[in-house]
Amino acid sequence: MKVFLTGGRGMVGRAVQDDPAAAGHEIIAPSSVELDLTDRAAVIASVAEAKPDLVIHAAGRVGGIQANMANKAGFLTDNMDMGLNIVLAAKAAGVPRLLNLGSSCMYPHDAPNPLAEESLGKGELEPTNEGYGLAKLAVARLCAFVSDENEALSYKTLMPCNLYGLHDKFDPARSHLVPAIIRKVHEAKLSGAASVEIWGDGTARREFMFAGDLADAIWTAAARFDELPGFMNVGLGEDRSINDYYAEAARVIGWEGTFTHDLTKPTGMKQKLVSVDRAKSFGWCARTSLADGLALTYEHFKEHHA
Ligand SMILES: NC(=O)c1ccc[n+]([C@@H]2O[C@H](COP(=O)([O-])OP(=O)(O)OC[C@H]3O[C@@H](n4cnc5c(N)ncnc54)[C@H](OP(=O)(O)O)[C@@H]3O)[C@@H](O)[C@H]2O)c1
Ligand SMILES: C[C@@H]1O[C@H](OP(=O)(O)OP(=O)(O)OC[C@H]2O[C@@H](n3cnc4c(=O)[nH]c(N)nc43)[C@H](O)[C@@H]2O)[C@@H](O)[C@H](O)[C@@H]1O
Repeated sequence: MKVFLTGGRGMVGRAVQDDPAAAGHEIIAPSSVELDLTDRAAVIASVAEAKPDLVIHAAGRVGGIQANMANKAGFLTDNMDMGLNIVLAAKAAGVPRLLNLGSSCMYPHDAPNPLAEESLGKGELEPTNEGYGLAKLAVARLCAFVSDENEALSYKTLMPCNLYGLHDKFDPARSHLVPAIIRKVHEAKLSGAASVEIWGDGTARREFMFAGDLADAIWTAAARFDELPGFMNVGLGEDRSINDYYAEAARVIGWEGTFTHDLTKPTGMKQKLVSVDRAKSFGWCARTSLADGLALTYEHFKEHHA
């Protein structure tokens, strides 16, 4: 199968290409330097030339709560532009299948947890990442509209929970929780610091899945595309408190200090656990434990970022 992959140099894009299932497929993965996805004409030309069997859209302007709060407009416009451009380019080229990546941030702020796909679009989004969430929701809806209006086109969306893994972003200005913890605890271990600061009181809950598991879900979806629901969450089915993530990372990294809590920091949604009922019915589940995922990510961090 010829696959056109966006975001190939990102955490998810790299995991997709490193997955054993990628072997045997022809993967065209232009970098953002080779193809700026916000340039509609360039995207249309590139997809028309490639004429792939499947587009996997794994590019995006992505960041943690602090990055999103700092530039809601940029997160909205960049993700909207990239998403609309790749979907419209695929449609123009008659690409039969497209797999779009949404996010658990698309769900309404007060939707009941676990977040079920039926809740999408039924309430206001979380203010801290509203720009990103609106763009994700709009592009996911566009995929559904294009599919409904064109029998030959099947464009579907996976909504992953929070992710971490190799090639994550360890820059504190952009980091999500897990890479931020790894950097802070690693630095405390090296410096001999007695404590590490947690944003908020640590009682918020999150579901962080290893990016390699999402890559497995993506290739499973690609192989059984016609059976795949139009919208499907991809997650672990369980969450943990922020405090627990810090404690587990300290154990994996081998640092025995204490934690302080900075209550002035933003904490976002109290909980963001996706329902995995549809994924289970589809026959997919995540396999990487937090301990194993953290160990793999920490080794990569030490090799490339420390
Ligand atoms: N990380 C999470 O927790 C999470 C959770 C749910 C869903 N997702 C979704 O999963 C996808 C991948 O996320 P990720 O964590 O892998 O993000 P990432 O590591 O930041 O990678 C994003 C990729 O998008 C590319 N990109 C950004 N702007 C571009 C542009 N204008 N033109 C072309 N390419 C551009 C980047 O290219 P460069 O490397 O060249 O900059 C990078 O390869 C995104 O759609 C994200 O919304 C992520
Ligand atoms: C999946 C992503 O979810 C994102 O929301 P969100 O889970 O709050 O993003 P994170 O930045 O991962 O924050 C998760 C939780 O960890 C807490 N936290 C504790 N210590 C830290 C720290 O040192 N750094 C960070 N970053 N968090 C920390 C943070 O307050 C929040 O409650 C959205 O903003 C994105 O758009 C994206 O969709």
